[in-house]
Amino acid sequence: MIITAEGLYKRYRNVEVLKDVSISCKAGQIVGLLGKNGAGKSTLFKILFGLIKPSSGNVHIHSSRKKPLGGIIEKPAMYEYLSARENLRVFAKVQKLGFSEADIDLSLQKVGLPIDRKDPVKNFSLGMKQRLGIAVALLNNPECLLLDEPFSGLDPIGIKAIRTLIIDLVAREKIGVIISSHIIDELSKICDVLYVINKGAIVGYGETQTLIAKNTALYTLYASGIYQSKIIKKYASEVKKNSAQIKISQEDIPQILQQLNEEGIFITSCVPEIDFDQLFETPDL
Ligand SMILES: Nc1ncnc2c1ncn2[C@@H]1O[C@H](COP(=O)(O)OP(=O)(O)OP(=O)(O)O)[C@@H](O)[C@H]1O
Repeated sequence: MIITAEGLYKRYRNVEVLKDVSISCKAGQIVGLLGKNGAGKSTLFKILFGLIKPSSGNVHIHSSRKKPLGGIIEKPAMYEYLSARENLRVFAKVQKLGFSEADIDLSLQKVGLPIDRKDPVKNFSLGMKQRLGIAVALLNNPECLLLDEPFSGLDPIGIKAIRTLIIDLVAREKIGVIISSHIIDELSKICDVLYVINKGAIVGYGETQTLIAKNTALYTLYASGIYQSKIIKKYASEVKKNSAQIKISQEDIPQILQQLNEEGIFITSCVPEIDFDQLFETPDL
C-alpha cells in the first residue's frame, strides 16, 4: 500500500462529517470514492493530503519518494493569465524542482497537452485545464494521485479522454490513483475498487463490478422484437417493443441470453440498473 487511512473521524463544531473512515490505495491501482454532494469526499482528501487534521484516526504513507502524494482538490488551481508552460514553470520553481524547458515539454506531453501553445490558460477548455492540473500534480513525481471530481463539468468525450489519460498514467508511471465522484458511471469504467461514502461513513466497499452486481437486481435488455419472447415474460417487469426490464441476478444472465438466442432474439445490449438506495444505505463491509 502507498497510503492507508484508518478510523478517521472529523468533527466541525460537534457535527461529525467523517465517521470511522478507512481507505487505502496501492501502486497500479485505481480506487474510486463514490458519494453524493456533502458526503465528505473533499474533507477526506484534505486529510489524506495533510491539509487538515482528523479529529482522530491515522494516515500512513509508505513510499520511498520525496513527495509521495500529488493531486487536485475541488478545482485545479492555476494562473489563468499565464500559458500552460508558464504555469508549469512557476509551480516547478515554487517547489524548487530545477526544471529545464525539456522537463516541461515532458510534463506537457505526459498529459497530452501541446508543447507549443502560448496563449493563456483562460482560453483552455475545462478538459485541458484538468490535464494541466494533473501535470502540476505530477511535477513532484508522486506515487499516488488524489483527484477530486476530475470529470466534473466535462462532456462525455472529455470524460473519456481524462479516463484514458488516468489509465495510461497508472500503467506508465506505476502510480496509484484515488478518484472521487458522485457519478457511479464515471468511476465504474475506470476503478478497480470502489468505496461508497454516505453522510461521512463508508457504507460499501468492493471490487467495482462485484459491488455493482451486488446492488443490481434489474437489467434492461435491448433486442429487436424482444416483446415477442416467451422466456422474457417470465422475468420482465416492463416490456417494450425493443427493450425489456428484467429482475434477475447477474449469474442468471448468460442462461437467459442463451435462451433468447434459441428463440431467435439477439441481445444488442444489457444495461444494469443500479439500486442506488441500496448502494448508499446498506453496509457492505
Ligand atoms: N470547514 C468546515 N466547517 C464546517 N463544516 C464543513 C467544513 N468543511 C466541510 N464541512 C461540511 O462537511 C460536510 C462534507 O463536506 P465535503 O466538502 O467534504 O463533501 P463532498 O463530498 O466533497 O461534497 P461535494 O461533492 O459537494 O464537494 C458538508 O456537510 C460540509 O458542509
